[in-house]
Amino acid sequence: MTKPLATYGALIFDLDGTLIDSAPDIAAAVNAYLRSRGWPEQETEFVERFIGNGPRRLLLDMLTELGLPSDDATIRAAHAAYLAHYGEAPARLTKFYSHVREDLAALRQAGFRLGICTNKPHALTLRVLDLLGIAPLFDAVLGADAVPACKPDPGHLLAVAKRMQLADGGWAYVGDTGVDQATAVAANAPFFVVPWGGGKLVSTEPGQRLERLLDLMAYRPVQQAI
Ligand SMILES: O=C(O)COP(=O)(O)O
Ligand SMILES: [Mg+2]
Repeated sequence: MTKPLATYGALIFDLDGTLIDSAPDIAAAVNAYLRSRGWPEQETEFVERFIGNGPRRLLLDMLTELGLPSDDATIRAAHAAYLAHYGEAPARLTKFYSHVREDLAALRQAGFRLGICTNKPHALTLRVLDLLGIAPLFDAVLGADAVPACKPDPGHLLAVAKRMQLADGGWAYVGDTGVDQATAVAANAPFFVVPWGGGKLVSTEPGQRLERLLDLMAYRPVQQAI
């Protein structure tokens, strides 16, 4: 007997900028640190440009662009302060992008198995998913520090696929930045980009550009015999 095709489908998602607009909470934590140093606070839209490579790189890239100190000791202290501030309230201002919550539930309901591959720190990722009430939808979640090398290293994405026991060709990655795209290409996985977050800036084939997550319902991975 052959199961419905969607039963074979699995989708791995990036988190920040793809499922959730976490930029306001990330900017609040960044600004708490900037304030503590007496440095000027930044608009959320400015901070958002640096999201996608994890908080350490965000701080390094942002302080460098602002012409503020960005030596190793400063970044170490900034990172520790950022994690403490963010950990106090990691989902206070965070919102789902349009239709994300219901579309994830619909995909799951249709038989897709779901995972997350994010450069957000692992423990914070689990807390945010829990606070937003979507943790039970995912079979596997790996944050940046849960693997030896994070995105754009394809090993990060492949580790999620391995956790989910996915066969080659039976899954795709969905993200919002060039980092996500490069990771999928290096992992030899199909890639889809969302229209929000950093997604507007990523160039892809038209067929890889989603209007909403429900479009993934049409994604039919290679059928496997059982
Ligand atoms: O940069 C981050 O902190 C996380 O970003 P990601 O969820 O888009 O991988
Ligand atoms: Mg992202």
